[in-house]
Amino acid sequence: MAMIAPSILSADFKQLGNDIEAVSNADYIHVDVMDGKFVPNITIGPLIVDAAKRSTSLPLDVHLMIEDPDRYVGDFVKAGADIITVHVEACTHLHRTIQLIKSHGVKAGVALNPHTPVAMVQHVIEDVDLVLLMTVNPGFGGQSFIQAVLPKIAEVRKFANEVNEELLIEVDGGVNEETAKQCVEHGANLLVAGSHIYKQNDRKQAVERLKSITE
Ligand SMILES: O=C(CO)[C@@H](O)[C@H](O)COP(=O)(O)O
Repeated sequence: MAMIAPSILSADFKQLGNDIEAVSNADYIHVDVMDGKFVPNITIGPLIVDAAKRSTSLPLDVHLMIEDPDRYVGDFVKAGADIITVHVEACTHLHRTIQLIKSHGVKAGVALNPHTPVAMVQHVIEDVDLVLLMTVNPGFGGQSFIQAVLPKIAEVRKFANEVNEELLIEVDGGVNEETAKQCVEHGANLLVAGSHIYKQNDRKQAVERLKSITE
């Protein structure tokens, strides 16, 4: 059964606490941080991460879609992040950034855009807690799943089996009941879902369904 991380990008920020409470049967809360430079959208900063932290006991999975992430790692840890994921495309010294995140006592993840080859992260797979494969171009919720990323999930799974069996293999973008199944069949164990969950009236049931169809 896959773990589920609802993305609060699709929540209603007027009632963020309620919308986080509505998915309390999930495994993580996924927080999309965007800077308007690395991606063409501006979203959440440490203030909202702090508010989310006070709204749930679930771990916060913070996805930094920002340039120069080293500058902000400390702020997001202080705000309550439990996992910090940076983009390989945004890091000149990826290994150093991973060490920096871990030095704050939180888990470290690395994300890849849909076109980025898995080889770009192969040599850090044993150092990270999570690899996040983007299955849409990062920046917005509600986009369609890019099928061409599926073989990349299998590639990460293969490396993980060799050097890091505990690795979280997370998929993000366009996840619904159909694509969730495909991702898990290819080796993913953690699914981010935003619009699919938040567009439904019963969000707990939506989380439950994603879990049960990936058993
Ligand atoms: O990081 C992102 C988008 O850049 C995602 O986390 C989206 O928020 C997922 O939304 P859906 O595709 O599930 O609606």
